[in-house]
Amino acid sequence: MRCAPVIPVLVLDGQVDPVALAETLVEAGLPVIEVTLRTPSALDAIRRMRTVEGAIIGAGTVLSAAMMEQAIGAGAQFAVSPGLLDGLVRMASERDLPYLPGVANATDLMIGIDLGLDRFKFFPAESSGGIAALSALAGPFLDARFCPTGGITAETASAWLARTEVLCVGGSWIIRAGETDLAVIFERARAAAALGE
Ligand SMILES: O=C(O)C(=O)C[C@H](O)[C@H](O)COP(=O)(O)O
Repeated sequence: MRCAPVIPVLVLDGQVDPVALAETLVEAGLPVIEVTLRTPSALDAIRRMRTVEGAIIGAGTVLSAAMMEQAIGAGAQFAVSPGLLDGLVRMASERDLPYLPGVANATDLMIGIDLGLDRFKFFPAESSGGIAALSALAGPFLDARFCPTGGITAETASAWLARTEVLCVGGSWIIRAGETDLAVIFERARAAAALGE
């Protein structure tokens, strides 16, 4: 969560070579990459992206133990889920897999903290009340730190990153659906990386 200010969230549908894409993102200063397990090519993309020097490749949309097992098998270095299941938290811990489960309210956070966590995804960030909701939520939980994702854009990311409880943000705005132009992706990624400077 401290390696880069923005984690690009990818939904890969075979439109772009995953190795070239990961190289582009690393070069632009966004080495931490989340490949959502929402498309048939996602696991293969994780496997291939792992060959890119400097990249830290994770699996997103991990909804079950079977998906976490597949992500580990493909070489994922971290996992992200939209919500929090205690079985997945325990499995990630047993397998030494850095894991960011999603929380959206105080009950989710209390369950996660009870399981020993202090790092969370805040999801869906904008529609759960945005920055006002997260800062209210962070009040009672002094040690909790967050990666908000869901609805964050190039325009709104810096306001989230200015919050002390926010270590990084995630989002799909860096690579839009069906986009193939790596030069455009590079410029967007470089602008996102600069938010951490
Ligand atoms: O499913 C997961 O594990 C996720 O990580 C969800 C993604 O973070 C969001 O879907 C990204 O939201 P947008 O940036 O609004 O497209």
